[in-house]
Amino acid sequence: TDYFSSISGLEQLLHTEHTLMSELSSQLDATRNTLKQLESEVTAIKLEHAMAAKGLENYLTNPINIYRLMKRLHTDWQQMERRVQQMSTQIRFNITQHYGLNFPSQEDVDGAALALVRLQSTYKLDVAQVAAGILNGIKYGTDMSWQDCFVLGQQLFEMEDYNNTKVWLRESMERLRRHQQPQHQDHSAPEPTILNSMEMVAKSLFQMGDFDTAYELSQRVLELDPSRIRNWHLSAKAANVVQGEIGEVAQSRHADGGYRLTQEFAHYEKVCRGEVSASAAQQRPLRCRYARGQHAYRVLAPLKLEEHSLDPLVVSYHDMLSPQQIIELRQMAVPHMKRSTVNPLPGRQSKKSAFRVSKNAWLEYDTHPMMGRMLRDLSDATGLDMTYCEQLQVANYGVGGHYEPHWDFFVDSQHYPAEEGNRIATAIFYLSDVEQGGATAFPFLNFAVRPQLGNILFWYNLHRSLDMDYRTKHAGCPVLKGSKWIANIWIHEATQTFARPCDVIRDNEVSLGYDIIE
Ligand SMILES: O=C(O)CCC(=O)C(=O)O
Ligand SMILES: [Fe+2]
Repeated sequence: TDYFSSISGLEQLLHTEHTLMSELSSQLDATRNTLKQLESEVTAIKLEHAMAAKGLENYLTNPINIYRLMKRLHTDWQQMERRVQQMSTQIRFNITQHYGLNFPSQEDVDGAALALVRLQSTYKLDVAQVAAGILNGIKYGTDMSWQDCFVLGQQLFEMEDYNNTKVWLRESMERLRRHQQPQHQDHSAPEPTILNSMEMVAKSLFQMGDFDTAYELSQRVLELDPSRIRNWHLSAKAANVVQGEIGEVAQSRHADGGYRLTQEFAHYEKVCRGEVSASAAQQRPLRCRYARGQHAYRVLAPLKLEEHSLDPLVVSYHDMLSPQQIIELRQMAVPHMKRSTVNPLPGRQSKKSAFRVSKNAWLEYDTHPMMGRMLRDLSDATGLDMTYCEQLQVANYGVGGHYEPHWDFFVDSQHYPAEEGNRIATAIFYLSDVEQGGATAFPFLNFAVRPQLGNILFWYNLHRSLDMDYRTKHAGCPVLKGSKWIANIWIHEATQTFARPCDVIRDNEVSLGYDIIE
């Protein structure tokens, strides 16, 4: 059920682990008690034997001692045997059958690995730092163990992401090396299963021609268990490496990820990192100002308007929702949250995609009076008519969650009812702050807006001529630390004739050319 795509499901997983832990602990406690009893009985018998050793004859001529020896061997040891047997049946620990708990699927684990790798590449994070629980210089959590790093590397290998495989395996080996140094207490030999995996991965790397990493890995295996040298005569098959095959495999992973290799995508990532400054020439300097809106009471409570771009118009309205309202809204959405999908071609099923990792729920405006108020406030601020707007979409991005660059208008008119028209404008209500990452980025306009609880981000997707404005391509940057909540309202073009009349001339030429990916 896509636990990795948002935070709400993760709480269930924490609960799962909590249950497992207390179950195993109580089982261990019970066994520990039996063990302790058995141990004290053995100690008592040892004491008897020590006494006997001091003077055998003396000991064995005592009728009590003789009786007890007899009794021990005739009944006590048999009981002992039964108790030990019982102990092994006493421990009942079957994680999947008994407790009806939720577990992540392979897809979840893959999703979490992808998220980590996405963050690392978008925000140019140093692997060693990530493994140490440090994000952009801030230490948040526990270190990853060398095994954690290894399993992640192995998984990336299975997902055919070879560049990242290499960095994570190397980090794992580095951590293992440090782990083995004398000042470390824990020198217990690793499980044979992990040594087997290490050997397997090393062999695959060797076959693929990554000799350095393969060598490094096999050296570590041999340090941990020198007897494994027997596994290391090369099979004839391994020696016959066909280099051509590797290229194919490495490319196949980009079959549907071609966009991520473009200049445009690299630029988008820069915008997410805040490495570009807004460039687009504006007709006048941008301002933060008070605005009246459409309603008389705004004379007393003016809107706090922040301009991000004048053409196309992108603005923020500050402090439009109270924290209390936001909590309610989020709570209403939670029971309905499902993994987000991307718009399918007409007539096709919508599908999940690595392109958009979040969960969302659609809410009717009459669910709660507050939602009607949101619509009225939005209409009041923008002057637009809300007759044809879509239901409220509440979305939550977990760590690593994102929405790659896209347009909100539909390129294909089959996607919207003709009488409603296309999505003329988008309003995003930010329902949370985000500690790091998670900005709404406009790569062609060279800026990104940081989520700020209670603010609305608003822009026009269409020109006044109702042609598509390709400059409005935007994205939700990956969340690096925190959880991002938004509510979207998409407003359609019909009924806006008077609110946003056409210009005398067609105004769409400026945006042509932005629809081609470079
Ligand atoms: O998450 C964001 O900041 C952008 C969301 C978005 O573009 C969308 O839901 O269409
Ligand atoms: Fe969007």
